[in-house]
Amino acid sequence: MEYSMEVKNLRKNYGDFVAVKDLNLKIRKGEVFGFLGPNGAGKTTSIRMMVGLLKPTSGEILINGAKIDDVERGKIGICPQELVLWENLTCRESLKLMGDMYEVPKDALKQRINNLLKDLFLEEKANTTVSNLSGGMKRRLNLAMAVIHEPEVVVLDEPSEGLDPQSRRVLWNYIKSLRDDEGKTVILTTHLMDEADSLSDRIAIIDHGELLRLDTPENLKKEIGEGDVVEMVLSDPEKNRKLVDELEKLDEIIAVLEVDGQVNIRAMNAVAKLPRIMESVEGIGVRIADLSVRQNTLEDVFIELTGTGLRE
Ligand SMILES: Nc1ncnc2c1ncn2[C@@H]1O[C@H](COP(=O)(O)OP(=O)(O)OP(=O)(O)O)[C@@H](O)[C@H]1O
Repeated sequence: MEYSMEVKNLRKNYGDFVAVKDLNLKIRKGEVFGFLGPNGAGKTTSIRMMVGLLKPTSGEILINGAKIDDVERGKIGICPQELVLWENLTCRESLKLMGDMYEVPKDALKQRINNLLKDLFLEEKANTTVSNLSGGMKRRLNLAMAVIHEPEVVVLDEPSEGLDPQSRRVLWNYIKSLRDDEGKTVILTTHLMDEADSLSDRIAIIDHGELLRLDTPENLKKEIGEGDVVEMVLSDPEKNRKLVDELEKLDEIIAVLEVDGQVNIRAMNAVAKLPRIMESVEGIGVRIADLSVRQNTLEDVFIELTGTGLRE
């Protein structure tokens, strides 16, 4: 197996606070690798170290087997969370300036700029100054600038933050094409479950600076089991615990958890189990204030691992 990046015992301390705890990862060539975790989990700190922008307290990062400090900067393209744009330049001028900075040959640069403007739906805005772009357009331009020099590894920090659904779809398609058509390795951070699920070949779930799981989205979902999730809000949430205890006695229930003031029940074919669940609810003398049934998602994996939902 060829690895684009290897992270060995990576750690970052801020004083007494450990932001990243001994992270070990191997990122494969040509995969989309997602870092999933809530705000403050340590995603940005990790990837800033992985691209050489932040010095680790300890540990080692190898890119194509070479130490990060010895790697030519042009091999990596980073698209940070904050926009880094020149407000007075047009889209085309911004891309040209960035390409010149990376010394992309003139003819190749022209072609590359045209392709990027097309792929990221910025063609119509090619000659518009950055200050007159919408937020979504600025984000797409920010990404185009990060990949102008065709880096082998593309690192995106929360790429969908603040994007409308249309821009998000353009971005997702472009990320997939980076992998499928250009063979790039893409590393991205997100706190959006659907983004991690639909884009990533493998996902690292991190919280409080620690790697909790690393696997394909399919395996992560399988790990906690198949089935549906019934989400239930009781008229008296004080009784949540009692209901959990009652439901845990039932064979037909796979798992039951109290999460953020509601009770989450996982079962195969949950709708058929509802009458039995209702009996337990009535048995402890409460009513159901709200109820919904949905499919198992990555969010359930996260809840199962951390005992809490993703913090916004
Ligand atoms: N320069 C710093 N000094 C002290 N603490 C820091 C510093 N930078 C980050 N931290 C802390 O480290 C932890 C991880 O932050 P980080 O930005 O990596 O999280 P994140 O998972 O990327 O979250 P977000 O999605 O909000 O960007 C947070 O608790 C943060 O407050």
